[in-house]
Amino acid sequence: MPIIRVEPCSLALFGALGDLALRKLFPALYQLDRAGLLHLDTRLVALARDEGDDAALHKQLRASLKRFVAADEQDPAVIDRFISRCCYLRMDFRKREDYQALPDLLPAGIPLVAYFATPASVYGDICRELAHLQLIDNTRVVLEKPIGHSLESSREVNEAVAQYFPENAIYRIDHYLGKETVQNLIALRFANSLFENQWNSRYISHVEITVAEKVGIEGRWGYFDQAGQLRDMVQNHLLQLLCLTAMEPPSDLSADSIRDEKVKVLKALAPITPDLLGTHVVRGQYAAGSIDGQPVPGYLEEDNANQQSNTETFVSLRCEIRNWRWSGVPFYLRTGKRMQQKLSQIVIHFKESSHYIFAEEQRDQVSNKLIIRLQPDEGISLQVMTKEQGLDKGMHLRSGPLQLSFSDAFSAKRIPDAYERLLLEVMQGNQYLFVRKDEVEAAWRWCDQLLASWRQDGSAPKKYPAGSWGPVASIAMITRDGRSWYGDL
Ligand SMILES: NC(=O)C1=CN([C@@H]2O[C@H](COP(=O)(O)OP(=O)(O)OC[C@H]3O[C@@H](n4cnc5c(N)ncnc54)[C@H](OP(=O)(O)O)[C@@H]3O)[C@@H](O)[C@H]2O)C=CC1
Ligand SMILES: O=C1O[C@H](COP(=O)(O)O)[C@@H](O)[C@H](O)[C@H]1O
Repeated sequence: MPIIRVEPCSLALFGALGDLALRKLFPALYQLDRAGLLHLDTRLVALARDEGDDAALHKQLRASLKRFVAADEQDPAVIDRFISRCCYLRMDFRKREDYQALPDLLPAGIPLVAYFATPASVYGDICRELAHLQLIDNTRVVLEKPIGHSLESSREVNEAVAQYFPENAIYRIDHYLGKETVQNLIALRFANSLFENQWNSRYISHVEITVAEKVGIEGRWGYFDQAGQLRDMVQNHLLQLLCLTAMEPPSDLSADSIRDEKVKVLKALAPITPDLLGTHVVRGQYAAGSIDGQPVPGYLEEDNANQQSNTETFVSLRCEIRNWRWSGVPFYLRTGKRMQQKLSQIVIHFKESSHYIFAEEQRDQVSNKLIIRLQPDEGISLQVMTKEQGLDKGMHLRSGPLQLSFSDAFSAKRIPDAYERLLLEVMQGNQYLFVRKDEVEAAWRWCDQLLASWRQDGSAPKKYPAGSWGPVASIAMITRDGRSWYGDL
């Protein structure tokens, strides 16, 4: 039985028939229901532009849950209960008259969660109409990423919403913050003095953050070609991971204490100016190659592709944080589509001890690493040096893991999807896993100057074959510092 006290709420899901809602949000809500984390009085209103009614919605939801929930997690009784909570209202989010029937579907006296699974261009319209219906005071609004495509446009989106809702009612999603291991990073750092005492430039030589995807752009050329990997992944997910890794200990676990510390990291990130492009950044674009032995097309051969596109599908960066804790410690970030493996991990490389007493030829293997794996196989492992066993081995060292695999260690039945955690937190009114306006803006400010450097430089991204670890230049970037990307095969 859950130890969390669940309160009833109404959930209005704008864009309820879109990809995100059907693939992620409804399955996540179903899982919350299955776990006993949706109050019996919680109701869901699905809002979309298509003609339809409750029966058509229910049919659609059954099909989606069948497709997107693991077969052994499909419980017919829970599916029936979950579906009976959902009703449908057809509307164009820009048209005032289409909202008229909405209040009748929302019981008075319980909070409303309005989830915007729509393009950001309609967030302002929806807020205006909710205000017109006086559905403001007890409402939390959930904004999907991307919030704009630059500092200026993100401000426009934020201002459109802020006209009607205060910051403490706005929940900006970065789904990486809902991943179990990402939350564990906070526990790992601040509940273990072993790590917190060593978490600085005196003991850490460098940090790697890799978010590699096997998928390409999944039919989203129109969106992706305007965005590129820097806006799509670095501006949000990678910078959030960097912030949680690098931030100072917050004074408590409140949303604002954590967010205050994250903003300080973003503000301390050294800009990547045009003179650093050759050494601190690699932009790549995938060419045809193979993934899991199957041929896949290059980015420029994807459906609807513009053959002249110079949009990057890969970025690696050498970042520096200008503060007392991290001065002189590079943070190497990389992310790309169509890479060899789906792999998201943070690797903390500790420095060697000050006096070395073992065989000289083993010296370069001797360094401790803390590997925080987000996906696949969520877990944390600490690479330590031990003596090789056996009478014939002498004091021969070997590097091996001290492992904490979440699924083994806690016999967890399943690791919840990020959206389950995030939806639960919104329904409970907790903001600590959501991104504050000033964080979004600080991240855009940093990305905007890099985009400006790229524009000034004008060179094309480097090609890499699909199924590789990105352009060779990305390996060269880290090798120049006498290091290598951890775990590349
Ligand atoms: N899909 C994903 O995995 C992810 C999505 N996101 C974000 O989530 C949001 C939704 O994405 P996604 O589900 O992929 O997009 P989709 O285009 O699949 O869904 C958006 C839905 O909103 C509807 N819509 C748009 N404008 C209106 C309007 N004026 N009135 C009524 N309905 C409208 C669309 O209807 P119609 O089809 O008729 O235009 C569509 O059904 C976006 O902000 C996206 O950036 C973020 C991370 C991942
Ligand atoms: O936000 C996004 O994230 C996905 C990757 O998410 P993950 O949880 O599967 O790692 C990415 O594919 C998409 O392009 C981006 O918009």
